[in-house]
Amino acid sequence: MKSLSDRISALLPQLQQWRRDFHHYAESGWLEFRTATLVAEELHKLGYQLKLGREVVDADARMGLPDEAILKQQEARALQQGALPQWISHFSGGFCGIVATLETGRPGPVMGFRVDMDALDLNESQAADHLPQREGFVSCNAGMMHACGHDGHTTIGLGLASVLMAMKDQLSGTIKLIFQPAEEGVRGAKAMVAAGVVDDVERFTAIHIGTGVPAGEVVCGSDSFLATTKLDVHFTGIGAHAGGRPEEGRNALLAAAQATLALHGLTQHSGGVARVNVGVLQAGTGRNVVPDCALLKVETRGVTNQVNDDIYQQALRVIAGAAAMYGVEQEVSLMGAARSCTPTQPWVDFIHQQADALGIFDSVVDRKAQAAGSEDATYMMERVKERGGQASYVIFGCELAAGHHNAKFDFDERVMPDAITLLAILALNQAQFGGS
Ligand SMILES: O=C(O)C[C@H](NC(=O)Cc1c[nH]c2ccccc12)C(=O)O
Repeated sequence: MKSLSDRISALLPQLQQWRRDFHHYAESGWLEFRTATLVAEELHKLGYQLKLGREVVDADARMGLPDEAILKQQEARALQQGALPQWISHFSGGFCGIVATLETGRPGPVMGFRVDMDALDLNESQAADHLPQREGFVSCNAGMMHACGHDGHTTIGLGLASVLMAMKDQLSGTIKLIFQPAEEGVRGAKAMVAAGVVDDVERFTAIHIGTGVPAGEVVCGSDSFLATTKLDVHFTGIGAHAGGRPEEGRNALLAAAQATLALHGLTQHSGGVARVNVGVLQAGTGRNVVPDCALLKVETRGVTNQVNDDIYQQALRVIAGAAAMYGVEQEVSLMGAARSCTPTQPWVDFIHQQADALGIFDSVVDRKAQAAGSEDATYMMERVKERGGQASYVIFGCELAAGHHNAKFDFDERVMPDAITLLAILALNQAQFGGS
Protein backbone atom coordinates (compact mmCIF):
# COMPACT_ATOMS: atom_id res chain seq x y z
CA MET A 1 0.00 0.00 0.00
CA LYS A 2 1.37 3.42 -0.98
CA SER A 3 2.38 5.58 1.96
CA LEU A 4 1.10 9.10 2.53
CA SER A 5 4.53 10.44 1.73
CA ASP A 6 4.67 8.55 -1.57
CA ARG A 7 1.20 9.78 -2.53
CA ILE A 8 2.10 13.40 -1.81
CA SER A 9 5.43 13.10 -3.63
CA ALA A 10 3.56 11.80 -6.65
CA LEU A 11 1.28 14.86 -6.47
CA LEU A 12 4.05 17.48 -6.54
CA PRO A 13 3.82 18.31 -10.27
CA GLN A 14 0.04 18.55 -10.01
CA LEU A 15 0.28 20.82 -6.96
CA GLN A 16 2.54 23.24 -8.81
CA GLN A 17 0.30 23.18 -11.87
CA TRP A 18 -2.81 23.90 -9.79
CA ARG A 19 -1.15 26.68 -7.79
CA ARG A 20 0.31 28.44 -10.78
CA ASP A 21 -2.93 28.22 -12.74
CA PHE A 22 -4.90 29.71 -9.81
CA HIS A 23 -2.20 32.38 -9.45
CA HIS A 24 -2.33 33.30 -13.14
CA TYR A 25 -6.12 33.57 -13.18
CA ALA A 26 -6.33 35.47 -9.88
CA GLU A 27 -9.91 36.32 -8.86
CA SER A 28 -10.94 38.70 -6.05
CA GLY A 29 -13.55 38.04 -3.40
CA TRP A 30 -16.99 36.86 -4.57
CA LEU A 31 -15.60 36.76 -8.13
CA GLU A 32 -13.77 33.41 -7.84
CA PHE A 33 -15.88 31.93 -10.65
CA ARG A 34 -13.12 30.20 -12.62
CA THR A 35 -11.34 28.99 -9.49
CA ALA A 36 -14.55 27.56 -8.02
CA THR A 37 -15.50 25.67 -11.18
CA LEU A 38 -12.06 24.05 -11.45
CA VAL A 39 -12.11 23.11 -7.75
CA ALA A 40 -15.62 21.66 -8.10
CA GLU A 41 -14.54 19.58 -11.11
CA GLU A 42 -11.49 18.17 -9.33
CA LEU A 43 -13.50 17.28 -6.22
CA HIS A 44 -16.24 15.71 -8.35
CA LYS A 45 -13.68 13.60 -10.22
CA LEU A 46 -12.26 12.45 -6.89
CA GLY A 47 -15.71 11.27 -5.82
CA TYR A 48 -16.67 13.78 -3.14
CA GLN A 49 -20.28 14.72 -2.37
CA LEU A 50 -20.51 18.39 -3.29
CA LYS A 51 -22.58 21.26 -1.91
CA LEU A 52 -22.12 24.39 -3.97
CA GLY A 53 -23.03 28.06 -4.14
CA ARG A 54 -26.33 28.93 -2.44
CA GLU A 55 -26.30 25.58 -0.64
CA VAL A 56 -23.28 26.76 1.38
CA VAL A 57 -23.39 30.58 1.15
CA ASP A 58 -26.27 32.47 2.76
CA ALA A 59 -27.22 35.27 0.39
CA ASP A 60 -28.21 37.79 3.05
CA ALA A 61 -25.12 37.25 5.21
CA ARG A 62 -22.64 38.09 2.46
CA MET A 63 -20.68 41.29 3.07
CA GLY A 64 -18.85 43.56 0.66
CA LEU A 65 -20.53 42.04 -2.42
CA PRO A 66 -19.56 43.69 -5.73
CA ASP A 67 -22.48 45.20 -7.65
CA GLU A 68 -24.54 43.23 -10.17
CA ALA A 69 -22.75 44.65 -13.20
CA ILE A 70 -19.32 43.63 -11.90
CA LEU A 71 -20.58 40.17 -10.95
CA LYS A 72 -21.94 39.61 -14.47
CA GLN A 73 -18.85 41.08 -16.16
CA GLN A 74 -16.49 38.94 -14.09
CA GLU A 75 -18.51 35.77 -14.66
CA ALA A 76 -18.21 36.37 -18.41
CA ARG A 77 -14.48 37.01 -18.01
CA ALA A 78 -14.11 33.77 -16.10
CA LEU A 79 -15.83 31.80 -18.86
CA GLN A 80 -13.53 33.36 -21.45
CA GLN A 81 -10.57 32.30 -19.29
CA GLY A 82 -11.67 28.68 -19.03
CA ALA A 83 -14.22 28.49 -16.22
CA LEU A 84 -16.19 25.26 -16.63
CA PRO A 85 -19.73 25.97 -17.92
CA GLN A 86 -21.18 22.85 -16.31
CA TRP A 87 -20.44 24.23 -12.83
CA ILE A 88 -20.58 28.00 -13.11
CA SER A 89 -24.35 28.41 -12.70
CA HIS A 90 -23.96 27.29 -9.07
CA PHE A 91 -21.73 30.29 -8.40
CA SER A 92 -23.50 32.97 -10.47
CA GLY A 93 -24.30 36.15 -8.59
CA GLY A 94 -21.37 35.77 -6.16
CA PHE A 95 -21.86 32.46 -4.39
CA CYS A 96 -18.38 30.94 -4.93
CA GLY A 97 -18.37 28.59 -1.95
CA ILE A 98 -17.81 24.82 -2.04
CA VAL A 99 -18.11 22.08 0.59
CA ALA A 100 -16.84 18.60 -0.30
CA THR A 101 -17.85 15.74 1.98
CA LEU A 102 -16.38 12.26 2.34
CA GLU A 103 -18.47 9.95 4.51
CA THR A 104 -16.42 6.90 5.44
CA GLY A 105 -19.34 4.94 6.87
CA ARG A 106 -17.33 4.18 9.97
CA PRO A 107 -18.05 5.78 13.37
CA GLY A 108 -16.08 8.92 14.04
CA PRO A 109 -16.24 12.71 14.30
CA VAL A 110 -16.96 15.22 11.56
CA MET A 111 -13.64 16.87 10.74
CA GLY A 112 -13.71 20.21 8.92
CA PHE A 113 -10.79 21.73 7.03
CA ARG A 114 -11.13 25.29 5.64
CA VAL A 115 -9.15 27.01 2.91
CA ASP A 116 -9.82 30.34 1.24
CA MET A 117 -9.71 30.96 -2.52
CA ASP A 118 -9.73 34.70 -3.14
CA ALA A 119 -7.11 37.07 -4.47
CA LEU A 120 -6.48 40.65 -3.40
CA ASP A 121 -7.42 43.82 -5.25
CA LEU A 122 -3.84 44.56 -6.28
CA ASN A 123 -1.79 44.87 -9.49
CA GLU A 124 0.95 42.24 -9.49
CA SER A 125 4.53 43.25 -10.20
CA GLN A 126 5.75 42.46 -13.69
CA ALA A 127 9.39 43.03 -12.83
CA ALA A 128 11.85 40.51 -14.24
CA ASP A 129 13.00 39.54 -10.75
CA HIS A 130 9.45 38.56 -9.70
CA LEU A 131 9.30 34.79 -10.13
CA PRO A 132 5.66 34.55 -11.30
CA GLN A 133 6.52 37.06 -14.02
CA ARG A 134 9.76 35.31 -14.93
CA GLU A 135 8.12 31.89 -15.11
CA GLY A 136 5.01 33.03 -16.95
CA PHE A 137 2.22 32.68 -14.39
CA VAL A 138 1.88 36.27 -13.20
CA SER A 139 -1.72 37.39 -12.81
CA CYS A 140 -3.48 38.06 -16.11
CA ASN A 141 -6.30 39.96 -14.40
CA ALA A 142 -5.62 43.65 -13.81
CA GLY A 143 -6.24 44.69 -10.24
CA MET A 144 -6.32 41.12 -8.96
CA MET A 145 -3.36 39.26 -7.46
CA HIS A 146 -2.76 36.33 -5.18
CA ALA A 147 -0.61 38.33 -2.75
CA CYS A 148 -1.51 36.45 0.44
CA GLY A 149 -1.06 32.81 -0.54
CA HIS A 150 -4.70 31.80 -1.08
CA ASP A 151 -3.73 30.15 -4.41
CA GLY A 152 -1.53 27.95 -2.23
CA HIS A 153 -4.37 27.39 0.23
CA THR A 154 -6.73 26.28 -2.53
CA THR A 155 -4.06 23.92 -3.85
CA ILE A 156 -3.44 22.52 -0.37
CA GLY A 157 -7.19 21.88 -0.12
CA LEU A 158 -7.22 19.96 -3.39
CA GLY A 159 -4.06 18.03 -2.49
CA LEU A 160 -5.61 17.08 0.85
CA ALA A 161 -8.80 16.00 -0.93
CA SER A 162 -6.80 13.80 -3.27
CA VAL A 163 -4.76 11.95 -0.64
CA LEU A 164 -7.67 11.53 1.77
CA MET A 165 -9.90 10.00 -0.91
CA ALA A 166 -7.04 7.68 -1.92
CA MET A 167 -6.65 6.60 1.72
CA LYS A 168 -10.35 6.63 2.65
CA ASP A 169 -10.22 3.01 3.85
CA GLN A 170 -7.91 4.22 6.63
CA LEU A 171 -10.29 6.99 7.70
CA SER A 172 -13.33 7.05 9.98
CA GLY A 173 -16.12 9.50 10.55
CA THR A 174 -16.74 12.28 8.01
CA ILE A 175 -14.39 14.71 6.27
CA LYS A 176 -15.68 18.13 5.19
CA LEU A 177 -13.43 20.27 3.00
CA ILE A 178 -14.54 23.91 2.97
CA PHE A 179 -13.42 26.17 0.13
CA GLN A 180 -14.38 29.73 1.12
CA PRO A 181 -14.67 32.88 -1.00
CA ALA A 182 -13.89 36.46 0.02
CA GLU A 183 -11.67 36.08 3.09
CA GLU A 184 -9.92 39.35 2.18
CA GLY A 185 -11.95 42.10 3.67
CA VAL A 186 -13.40 39.37 5.95
CA ARG A 187 -16.58 39.01 3.88
CA GLY A 188 -17.27 35.35 3.16
CA ALA A 189 -17.00 33.18 6.26
CA LYS A 190 -20.01 34.66 8.04
CA ALA A 191 -22.21 33.76 5.07
CA MET A 192 -20.97 30.16 5.08
CA VAL A 193 -21.57 29.89 8.82
CA ALA A 194 -25.07 31.33 8.33
CA ALA A 195 -25.67 28.61 5.72
CA GLY A 196 -24.90 26.01 8.40
CA VAL A 197 -21.68 24.76 6.85
CA VAL A 198 -19.94 24.03 10.18
CA ASP A 199 -23.01 23.21 12.27
CA ASP A 200 -22.05 19.51 12.34
CA VAL A 201 -18.28 19.97 12.53
CA GLU A 202 -16.66 18.61 15.70
CA ARG A 203 -12.99 19.22 14.87
CA PHE A 204 -12.23 22.28 12.76
CA THR A 205 -8.89 23.34 11.30
CA ALA A 206 -8.22 26.44 9.21
CA ILE A 207 -4.84 27.26 7.71
CA HIS A 208 -2.60 30.00 6.44
CA ILE A 209 0.89 29.98 4.94
CA GLY A 210 3.64 32.52 5.59
CA THR A 211 2.46 35.49 7.71
CA GLY A 212 6.02 36.04 8.90
CA VAL A 213 6.38 32.58 10.44
CA PRO A 214 9.83 31.27 9.49
CA ALA A 215 10.21 28.47 6.95
CA GLY A 216 10.07 25.07 8.59
CA GLU A 217 8.01 26.27 11.55
CA VAL A 218 4.37 25.35 12.14
CA VAL A 219 2.10 27.29 14.50
CA CYS A 220 -0.51 24.87 15.84
CA GLY A 221 -2.91 27.36 17.45
CA SER A 222 -2.61 30.92 16.13
CA ASP A 223 -4.58 33.07 18.59
CA SER A 224 -3.50 36.61 17.74
CA PHE A 225 -6.07 37.53 15.15
CA LEU A 226 -7.46 41.03 15.51
CA ALA A 227 -11.22 41.50 15.60
CA THR A 228 -12.11 43.89 12.83
CA THR A 229 -14.92 45.90 11.26
CA LYS A 230 -14.80 47.18 7.69
CA LEU A 231 -16.92 50.16 6.71
CA ASP A 232 -17.59 52.44 3.77
CA VAL A 233 -18.60 56.01 4.58
CA HIS A 234 -20.43 58.13 2.01
CA PHE A 235 -20.55 61.88 2.67
CA THR A 236 -23.10 63.89 0.67
CA GLY A 237 -22.81 67.69 0.56
CA ILE A 238 -24.07 70.44 -1.77
CA GLY A 239 -22.21 71.47 -4.86
CA ALA A 240 -21.72 75.14 -5.66
CA HIS A 241 -19.64 77.49 -7.80
CA ALA A 242 -16.29 77.53 -6.01
CA GLY A 243 -15.54 81.04 -7.15
CA GLY A 244 -18.97 82.66 -7.35
CA ARG A 245 -21.06 81.15 -4.53
CA PRO A 246 -18.84 78.96 -2.27
CA GLU A 247 -20.98 79.81 0.73
CA GLU A 248 -23.89 77.98 -0.87
CA GLY A 249 -21.89 74.77 -0.97
CA ARG A 250 -21.50 72.06 1.69
CA ASN A 251 -18.05 70.54 1.34
CA ALA A 252 -18.07 66.71 1.51
CA LEU A 253 -14.36 66.51 0.81
CA LEU A 254 -13.48 68.54 3.89
CA ALA A 255 -15.81 66.44 6.02
CA ALA A 256 -14.07 63.30 4.79
CA ALA A 257 -10.63 64.79 5.36
CA GLN A 258 -11.60 65.88 8.86
CA ALA A 259 -13.00 62.44 9.62
CA THR A 260 -9.82 60.79 8.30
CA LEU A 261 -7.54 62.74 10.61
CA ALA A 262 -9.82 62.23 13.59
CA LEU A 263 -10.26 58.51 12.95
CA HIS A 264 -6.51 57.95 12.98
CA GLY A 265 -6.40 59.39 16.48
CA LEU A 266 -8.64 56.67 17.87
CA THR A 267 -6.11 53.98 18.70
CA GLN A 268 -6.04 54.39 22.48
CA HIS A 269 -7.68 51.59 24.46
CA SER A 270 -6.82 50.16 27.87
CA GLY A 271 -7.85 46.73 26.60
CA GLY A 272 -4.87 46.41 24.29
CA VAL A 273 -3.89 46.70 20.63
CA ALA A 274 -6.25 48.76 18.49
CA ARG A 275 -5.95 49.90 14.91
CA VAL A 276 -7.80 52.28 12.62
CA ASN A 277 -6.95 52.66 8.95
CA VAL A 278 -8.54 54.87 6.32
CA GLY A 279 -7.36 53.08 3.19
CA VAL A 280 -9.24 55.09 0.56
CA LEU A 281 -10.43 58.70 0.35
CA GLN A 282 -12.21 59.61 -2.90
CA ALA A 283 -13.94 62.98 -3.22
CA GLY A 284 -15.15 65.71 -5.52
CA THR A 285 -15.70 65.99 -9.23
CA GLY A 286 -13.89 69.12 -10.43
CA ARG A 287 -11.44 71.79 -9.35
CA ASN A 288 -14.00 74.62 -9.58
CA VAL A 289 -16.83 72.79 -7.82
CA VAL A 290 -17.42 72.69 -4.06
CA PRO A 291 -17.26 68.89 -3.58
CA ASP A 292 -20.69 67.39 -2.95
CA CYS A 293 -19.55 63.77 -2.56
CA ALA A 294 -16.83 61.82 -0.76
CA LEU A 295 -16.16 58.18 0.07
CA LEU A 296 -13.97 56.74 2.83
CA LYS A 297 -13.01 53.05 3.06
CA VAL A 298 -12.19 52.43 6.71
CA GLU A 299 -11.32 49.55 9.04
CA THR A 300 -11.12 49.28 12.79
CA ARG A 301 -9.30 46.44 14.57
CA GLY A 302 -8.85 45.34 18.17
CA VAL A 303 -7.04 42.62 20.05
CA THR A 304 -10.40 41.59 21.52
CA ASN A 305 -13.96 41.85 20.27
CA GLN A 306 -14.64 44.43 22.98
CA VAL A 307 -11.68 46.64 22.02
CA ASN A 308 -12.75 46.58 18.38
CA ASP A 309 -16.39 47.23 19.21
CA ASP A 310 -15.43 50.22 21.38
CA ILE A 311 -13.17 51.68 18.70
CA TYR A 312 -15.90 51.12 16.09
CA GLN A 313 -18.46 53.01 18.19
CA GLN A 314 -15.98 55.90 18.63
CA ALA A 315 -15.43 55.87 14.87
CA LEU A 316 -19.15 56.28 14.25
CA ARG A 317 -19.21 59.29 16.59
CA VAL A 318 -16.21 60.87 14.85
CA ILE A 319 -17.76 60.38 11.41
CA ALA A 320 -21.06 61.94 12.52
CA GLY A 321 -19.18 64.85 14.10
CA ALA A 322 -17.14 65.57 10.98
CA ALA A 323 -20.28 65.52 8.86
CA ALA A 324 -21.98 67.95 11.24
CA MET A 325 -18.98 70.29 11.14
CA TYR A 326 -19.48 70.79 7.40
CA GLY A 327 -23.26 70.42 7.24
CA VAL A 328 -23.18 67.29 5.09
CA GLU A 329 -25.01 63.98 5.30
CA GLN A 330 -23.17 60.74 6.03
CA GLU A 331 -24.05 57.09 5.58
CA VAL A 332 -22.04 54.15 6.96
CA SER A 333 -22.20 50.72 5.27
CA LEU A 334 -20.82 47.55 6.88
CA MET A 335 -18.50 45.87 4.36
CA GLY A 336 -16.85 43.11 6.39
CA ALA A 337 -16.20 41.84 9.90
CA ALA A 338 -14.27 39.23 11.87
CA ARG A 339 -13.96 38.33 15.52
CA SER A 340 -10.92 37.54 17.62
CA CYS A 341 -10.81 33.90 18.59
CA THR A 342 -8.89 31.52 20.83
CA PRO A 343 -8.30 27.97 19.60
CA THR A 344 -9.30 25.06 21.84
CA GLN A 345 -6.19 23.84 23.64
CA PRO A 346 -6.94 20.08 23.40
CA TRP A 347 -7.02 20.33 19.62
CA VAL A 348 -3.89 22.53 19.58
CA ASP A 349 -2.15 19.92 21.73
CA PHE A 350 -3.17 17.15 19.35
CA ILE A 351 -1.94 19.10 16.31
CA HIS A 352 1.31 19.84 18.14
CA GLN A 353 1.78 16.17 19.02
CA GLN A 354 1.09 15.00 15.46
CA ALA A 355 3.36 17.67 13.96
CA ASP A 356 6.16 16.70 16.33
CA ALA A 357 5.76 13.03 15.51
CA LEU A 358 5.93 13.70 11.78
CA GLY A 359 9.47 15.03 12.13
CA ILE A 360 9.20 17.17 8.99
CA PHE A 361 9.17 20.58 10.71
CA ASP A 362 12.20 22.38 12.16
CA SER A 363 10.03 23.97 14.84
CA VAL A 364 6.57 23.25 16.23
CA VAL A 365 4.98 25.93 18.43
CA ASP A 366 1.53 26.58 19.77
CA ARG A 367 1.30 30.31 19.05
CA LYS A 368 3.23 33.45 18.07
CA ALA A 369 3.28 36.59 20.18
CA GLN A 370 2.99 39.21 17.46
CA ALA A 371 -0.45 40.51 16.63
CA ALA A 372 -1.36 38.94 13.35
CA GLY A 373 -3.82 40.33 10.87
CA SER A 374 -7.45 39.37 10.97
CA GLU A 375 -9.27 36.30 9.75
CA ASP A 376 -12.94 35.52 9.26
CA ALA A 377 -12.30 31.82 9.82
CA THR A 378 -12.83 32.95 13.41
CA TYR A 379 -16.58 32.95 12.72
CA MET A 380 -16.34 29.25 11.84
CA MET A 381 -14.12 28.53 14.85
CA GLU A 382 -16.54 30.29 17.22
CA ARG A 383 -19.53 28.37 15.78
CA VAL A 384 -17.74 25.03 16.28
CA LYS A 385 -16.66 26.00 19.79
CA GLU A 386 -20.12 27.15 20.90
CA ARG A 387 -21.40 23.67 19.99
CA GLY A 388 -18.69 22.03 22.06
CA GLY A 389 -16.33 21.22 19.23
CA GLN A 390 -12.60 21.64 18.82
CA ALA A 391 -11.13 24.38 16.61
CA SER A 392 -7.74 25.73 15.67
CA TYR A 393 -5.92 27.77 13.09
CA VAL A 394 -2.61 26.45 11.81
CA ILE A 395 0.05 28.60 10.17
CA PHE A 396 2.74 26.97 8.02
CA GLY A 397 5.83 29.16 7.83
CA CYS A 398 7.65 29.57 4.57
CA GLU A 399 10.06 31.82 2.71
CA LEU A 400 8.35 34.86 1.18
CA ALA A 401 9.75 36.98 -1.65
CA ALA A 402 7.96 40.00 -0.16
CA GLY A 403 5.40 40.67 2.56
CA HIS A 404 1.73 39.80 2.29
CA HIS A 405 -0.36 42.24 0.26
CA ASN A 406 2.77 43.40 -1.60
CA ALA A 407 2.92 43.43 -5.42
CA LYS A 408 6.00 41.22 -5.28
CA PHE A 409 4.59 38.68 -2.83
CA ASP A 410 5.48 35.08 -3.62
CA PHE A 411 5.94 32.02 -1.45
CA ASP A 412 8.14 28.91 -1.49
CA GLU A 413 5.88 26.20 -2.96
CA ARG A 414 7.60 23.51 -0.86
CA VAL A 415 5.30 24.54 2.01
CA MET A 416 2.31 22.97 0.26
CA PRO A 417 3.24 19.26 0.58
CA ASP A 418 4.23 19.77 4.21
CA ALA A 419 0.85 21.36 4.94
CA ILE A 420 -1.01 18.56 3.16
CA THR A 421 1.00 15.99 5.12
CA LEU A 422 0.08 17.40 8.53
CA LEU A 423 -3.59 17.95 7.69
CA ALA A 424 -3.89 14.43 6.29
CA ILE A 425 -2.25 12.99 9.41
CA LEU A 426 -4.80 14.83 11.59
CA ALA A 427 -7.54 12.98 9.72
CA LEU A 428 -5.76 9.61 9.56
CA ASN A 429 -4.80 9.69 13.26
CA GLN A 430 -7.90 11.40 14.67
CA ALA A 431 -8.77 8.33 16.74
CA GLN A 432 -5.67 9.13 18.83
CA PHE A 433 -7.23 12.44 19.92
CA GLY A 434 -7.99 12.16 23.60
CA GLY A 435 -9.95 15.38 24.01
CA SER A 436 -13.70 15.76 24.08
O1 LIG B 1 -8.96 42.11 7.59
C1 LIG B 1 -8.85 41.51 6.51
O2 LIG B 1 -9.11 42.02 5.39
C2 LIG B 1 -8.26 40.09 6.52
C3 LIG B 1 -6.81 40.10 6.12
N1 LIG B 1 -6.26 38.77 6.44
C4 LIG B 1 -5.06 38.38 6.09
O3 LIG B 1 -4.31 39.10 5.48
C5 LIG B 1 -4.64 36.95 6.50
C6 LIG B 1 -3.76 37.04 7.70
C7 LIG B 1 -4.10 36.67 8.95
N2 LIG B 1 -3.01 36.88 9.77
C8 LIG B 1 -2.01 37.41 9.07
C9 LIG B 1 -0.75 37.81 9.48
C10 LIG B 1 0.10 38.35 8.54
C11 LIG B 1 -0.32 38.45 7.21
C12 LIG B 1 -1.58 38.03 6.81
C13 LIG B 1 -2.44 37.53 7.76
C14 LIG B 1 -6.04 41.19 6.90
O4 LIG B 1 -5.64 40.95 8.05
O5 LIG B 1 -5.89 42.30 6.30
